[in-house]
Amino acid sequence: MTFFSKLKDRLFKSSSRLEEGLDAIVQEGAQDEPQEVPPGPDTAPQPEPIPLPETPQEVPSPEPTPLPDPEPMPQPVPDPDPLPDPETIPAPGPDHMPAPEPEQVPDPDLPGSSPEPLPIPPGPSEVPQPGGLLNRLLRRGAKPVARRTLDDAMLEQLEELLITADMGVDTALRVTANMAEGRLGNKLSTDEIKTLLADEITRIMEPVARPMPLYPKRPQVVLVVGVNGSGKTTTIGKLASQFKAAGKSVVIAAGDTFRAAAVEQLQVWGDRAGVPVLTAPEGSDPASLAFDAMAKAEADGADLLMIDTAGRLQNRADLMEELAKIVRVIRKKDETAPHNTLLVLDATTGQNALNQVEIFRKISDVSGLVMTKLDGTARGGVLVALADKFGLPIHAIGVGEQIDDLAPFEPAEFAAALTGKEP
Ligand SMILES: Nc1nc2c(ncn2[C@@H]2O[C@H](COP(=O)(O)OP(=O)(O)OP(=O)(O)O)[C@@H](O)[C@H]2O)c(=O)[nH]1
Repeated sequence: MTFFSKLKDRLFKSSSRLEEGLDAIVQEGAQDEPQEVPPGPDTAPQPEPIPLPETPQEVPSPEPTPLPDPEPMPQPVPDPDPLPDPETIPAPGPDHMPAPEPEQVPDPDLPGSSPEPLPIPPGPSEVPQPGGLLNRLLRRGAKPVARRTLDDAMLEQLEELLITADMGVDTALRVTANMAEGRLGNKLSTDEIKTLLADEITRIMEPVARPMPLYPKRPQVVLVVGVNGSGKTTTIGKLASQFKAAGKSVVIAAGDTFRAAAVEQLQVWGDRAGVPVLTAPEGSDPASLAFDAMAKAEADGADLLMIDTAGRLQNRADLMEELAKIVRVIRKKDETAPHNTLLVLDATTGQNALNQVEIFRKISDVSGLVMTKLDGTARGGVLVALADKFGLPIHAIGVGEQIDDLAPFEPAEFAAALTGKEP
């Protein structure tokens, strides 16, 4: 199975929901298309896929909607080298994100692999021209593609669909406005809308798809924050395992000292990753554990120290004080620490993830996000809202409960999986 199909299978139920929604919207207002689709300015020369119609009049389109400003381009393709670059590359290894396999391209020789199987596929030298007789004959046998004229009513339905996919009102409005830019009045098929939507999502997500930066500093201190149950422990285990596989030495500090179960669970993950976990008796001061862990990481010459923290938002003032104290004590040893503050968010909480970012940004200096539980959630759209609203880097995504279920964030693949667009 290619990575893309795995991602699509495991990552989102959103994809099927969005796909179904898009289909329903197009079908609802679809005009009866003749069997033979004459090529024209509004239709594409080939049956499938149809290139997106250009703006009919050369209206100088204003730069769409303001988006997170164009930072240096992220690396959309993960480095095949498992060793992270000393400056920026994160842990996820090569087998998490192999390049899409060529077999994805439908093979006209294989019956059923093309949406519209042609009995006699044309050879390279006899590819029919759009208006040619052969083309028209072939088109006559092809299934008609439903198309709907893009108008205000359709845009409104698209907005609603995106809102139900957890993109949030502001982002949904922005995305649909950009999709409609210069295309009002055009007839669009579901596949064309998927492509437009996926392109727009990719455009929003690209600036935030950035691996966790690695610094030459030793130990690099990574503070991991997030509400209880968001997946902090699991993510620390997965990251530790990937960093270790990349040749880094890692120490983990079990800073949620108020819950014995949380400490035990982190120990299990440390064992799995083959990384030492420093613990302290239940109820003891997390800051003093962080200080000891810092001393051990320094003494061991560790590359990374990952500090788990409590996630009780019920008493925000206490949590804020606890995090501030951890930061104060580790700064006694290194005034530049923590070097990363990762906020772990559970994608299944949908729009609530936006509130959590707001809260944690107030109580800690969040430098990047990890989105967990994207497998089996229909709420992947919240990532688009997060990127659009906060522009915080998304370092990785959790797609399962196993140690290797953490993948780099790839905007184009994410957008394709979310919209159901074929790669
Ligand atoms: N399906 C799925 N489950 C995940 C993922 N990440 C974490 N989980 C599960 O989510 C649950 C909570 O994860 P933890 O890592 O314990 O979360 P935590 O934030 O450390 O929670 P506390 O220990 O309560 O603070 C566990 O059952 C994990 O197996 C993911 O990417 N996908």
